[in-house]
Amino acid sequence: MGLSLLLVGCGKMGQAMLGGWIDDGIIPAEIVVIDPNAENLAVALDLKCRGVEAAADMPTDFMPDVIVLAVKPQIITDVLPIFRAFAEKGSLVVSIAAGTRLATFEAAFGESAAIVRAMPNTPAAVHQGMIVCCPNGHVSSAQKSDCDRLMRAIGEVAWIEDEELMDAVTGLSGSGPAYVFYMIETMTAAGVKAGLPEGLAVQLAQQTVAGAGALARASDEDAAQLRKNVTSPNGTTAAGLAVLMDDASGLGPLMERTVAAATRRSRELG
Ligand SMILES: NC(=O)C1=CN([C@@H]2O[C@H](COP(=O)(O)OP(=O)(O)OC[C@H]3O[C@@H](n4cnc5c(N)ncnc54)[C@H](O)[C@@H]3O)[C@@H](O)[C@H]2O)C=CC1
Ligand SMILES: O=C(O)[C@@H]1CCC=N1
Repeated sequence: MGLSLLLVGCGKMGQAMLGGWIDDGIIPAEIVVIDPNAENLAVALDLKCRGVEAAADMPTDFMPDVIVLAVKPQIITDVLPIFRAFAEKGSLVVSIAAGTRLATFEAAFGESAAIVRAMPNTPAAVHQGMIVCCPNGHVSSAQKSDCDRLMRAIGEVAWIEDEELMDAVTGLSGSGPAYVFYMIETMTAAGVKAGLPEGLAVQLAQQTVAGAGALARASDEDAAQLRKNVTSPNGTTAAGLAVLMDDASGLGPLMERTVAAATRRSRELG
């Protein structure tokens, strides 16, 4: 695709994106990865990227089209000054840090820097990510298209203009895979408690979540109808759902509190 890319931070999310980009053969012309953690840097080197421990070790002639910032929000403001010269020369800066606002990057890189706040999730590693992008006013249409192609390589992409929504996006799809993994954990544990061998319970829980997700995506029917399709009158599902859909103690109020707590935390991180 002919893009040169600088990935700053190759931890859990950096690796998921890098794996997705490289697995699919959608390799930008050049990828340089910076990470001081030797173990995480080794992942980038294994994927045949150029990897360096610090920005000072970058190839001197390297000028990235896109810089993806994938370090923790708690340290992101410390690393920004190092990349200001790139932003001034026209690199697009894409930050995936939870909470950190466009204004923080504009303050560090200058008012005319082109910045996209993006919120991906870890299924990016298998090209099933959900990535929501929010640009500032200086992102050109060519840069938007570069960012879109990069993100489309690792999942589904939505663009929004209202930055206020990014906290709720983070609380839903950014953190969401963890909720689903926990659902798999709890379904497995419940299956074991109901008498299933653990290996079989894991297989049933994983494939049920994966299959239901795939059906929800492929079907013309909405999730509520798909749920009704499983539920025979007075059958087993109705008995289970009476617990799960309880107005007070069911999944509905629990999920509302879960997403609200994550959204609140995203705001705090900003
Ligand atoms: N883990 C996830 O599912 C998601 C994470 N994010 C965001 O991605 C960012 C990274 O999160 P994780 O990958 O989970 O954290 P992580 O802790 O796994 O990765 C952070 C990486 O940054 C590296 N690092 C630290 N200082 C650095 C520096 N000065 N220069 C370059 N690299 C440096 C660390 O060695 C580490 O490998 C965070 O801002 C988070 O909000 C966004 C969406 C989903
Ligand atoms: O937990 C976090 O703060 C990051 C952001 C979204 C997913 N992981």
